[in-house]
Amino acid sequence: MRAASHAARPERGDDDDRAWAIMEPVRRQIRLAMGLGAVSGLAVLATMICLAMTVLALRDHPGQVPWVWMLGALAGTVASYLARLGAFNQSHYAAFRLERILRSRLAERMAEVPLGYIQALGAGGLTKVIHDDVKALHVFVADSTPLYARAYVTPLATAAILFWLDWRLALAVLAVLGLGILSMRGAQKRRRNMARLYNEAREKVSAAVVEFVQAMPVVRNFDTGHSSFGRYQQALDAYLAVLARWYRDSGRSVRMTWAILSPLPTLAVVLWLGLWQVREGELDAVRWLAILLLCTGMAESVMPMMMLRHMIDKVRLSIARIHDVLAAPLLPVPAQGHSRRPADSGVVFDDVSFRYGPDETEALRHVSFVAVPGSVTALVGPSGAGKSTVARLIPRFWDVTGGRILIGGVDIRDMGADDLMRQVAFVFQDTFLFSDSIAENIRLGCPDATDEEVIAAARAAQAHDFIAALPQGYDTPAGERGALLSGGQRQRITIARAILQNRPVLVLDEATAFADPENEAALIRALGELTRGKTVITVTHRLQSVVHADQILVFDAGRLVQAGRHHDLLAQPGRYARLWASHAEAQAWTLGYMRKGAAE
Ligand SMILES: Nc1ncnc2c1ncn2[C@@H]1O[C@H](COP(=O)(O)OP(=O)(O)OP(=O)(O)O)[C@@H](O)[C@H]1O
Repeated sequence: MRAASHAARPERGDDDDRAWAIMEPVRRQIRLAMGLGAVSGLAVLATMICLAMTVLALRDHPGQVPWVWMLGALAGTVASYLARLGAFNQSHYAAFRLERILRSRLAERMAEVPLGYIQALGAGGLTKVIHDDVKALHVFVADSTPLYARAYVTPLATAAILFWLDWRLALAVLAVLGLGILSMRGAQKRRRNMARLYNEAREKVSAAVVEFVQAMPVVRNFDTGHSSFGRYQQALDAYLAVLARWYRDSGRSVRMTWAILSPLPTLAVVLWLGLWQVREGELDAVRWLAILLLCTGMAESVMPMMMLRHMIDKVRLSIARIHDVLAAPLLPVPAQGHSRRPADSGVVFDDVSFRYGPDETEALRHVSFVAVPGSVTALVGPSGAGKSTVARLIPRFWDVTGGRILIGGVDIRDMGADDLMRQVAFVFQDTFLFSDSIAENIRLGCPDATDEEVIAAARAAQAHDFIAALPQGYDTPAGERGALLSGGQRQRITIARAILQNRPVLVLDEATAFADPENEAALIRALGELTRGKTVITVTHRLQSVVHADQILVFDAGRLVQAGRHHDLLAQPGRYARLWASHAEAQAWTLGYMRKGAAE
């Protein structure tokens, strides 16, 4: 499945390239933030030097106030503060810009990738990328970029100055630092592995929470929530176990690193060695003081390196996921001005084969049929036969892997997305209502429709009465996916939408599947209105509804095994007759069961 690549873990080598590619729109600002961060670090060093020079001047010329060095120290402090402020300003501003740009790019990409890609990613996956991952990147850009300079420029410049002041003490400081870095490397190696386990455990908890909440109405009715709560509890326990292990395993080396890199060990070494050198007359006391001032900062400046690595580890998966979506293959569309218009509403499948992924078996094999304009074609067959796949190939959820699909004589791949959408309306089992008013939900795709037209469509879809009975009528917000409306009501709103769109080809996929008996009659009436005069391709499990179809296509394991009208097919031995036989058996069984229940 295409979406599988989405979850793939990136190789470490690709990370930096990907990160830079994603940050491209704000690269200049990030560089500026890093530059200002470096200036801030250097200004701190300059301040230290000015302080040491102040002491030197006071010692050599006790009667004079060393204004120049004192003012230098003051200027260094102010410059460091301002540069640091500027660095964070730039990085935060860059982070906000990047967040906005990435969200728009991701949304644009969503409009251009095959619908099947979005479907495979699911609403949860998409939300994670567009919201959570972009947010994680924001935090990274805002907080980490000024750290880069402090992590690299300050230690390098300090080392250079230390060598200039006294190479022996500089070597001693570097030795302590090297020890600290070695210990840090050990901690990091372990942390990378643990971070992966931690991320996996955390994602499992999130999935379990979503499942727990979404499945609540079902589980409360069937198992009082025990099994899905159990899964949630297990995920939580695993998460805690990972955290505990992480703390136990890496805690020791992290604490050791902190201890070595804290100013104390460096200070002790420089104090002891320096004292000895001063006594021997090999080191000037003021130089010693300057080294003492600088060396503590040296060890501390390595800390940002650790924080930086931690931040990079945290954001790596987010970057990979954003990158995958931005790099998802686009749905090929004809060049501007080359979109072809169909001659009529006939639909033709010409030797169509399709597989969901290169490693998957074919979901459709050499399927050919013709749906003449204005006819009703019903797709039937056992579960997994390929009916929904046929329906979803027409709006180009995916492109066929063999053969072609024509509407009005034109290959759908030669039609622009808008032209295709003008031809075909879809009503699927999974209805979606936007968090807008019901009227706007019906008007979707026909923004110029008048209120009267919206109401007429709703009436035809048997939806007017329940909408009018709502406190705010057509202005009622449809809410989060129309949570307050019943499945059948939501379905009728989407049917009203399709009626208003009045497109010549209609694809219905199990449109009545979730309707309760009371709603079903209304739904069937609504569908009757919708389908009048259209070329209809409908997927259904309800065999009664296909009796009057102009053509019934029977699918089995991806092949079209029979085609014809109800009575003709029923008269032949084959899949269709068997489907009806098992259907009749199931009905008899249900009736018998109900009678028995009633008698008891
Ligand atoms: N998104 C997908 N990715 C990979 N395989 C898929 C995907 N959707 C469907 N399939 C596979 O393709 C085959 C045909 O599925 P399809 O949903 O078209 O069958 P169907 O006849 O509509 O079944 P049902 O009546 O149960 O909905 C099945 O083997 C199914 O597992």
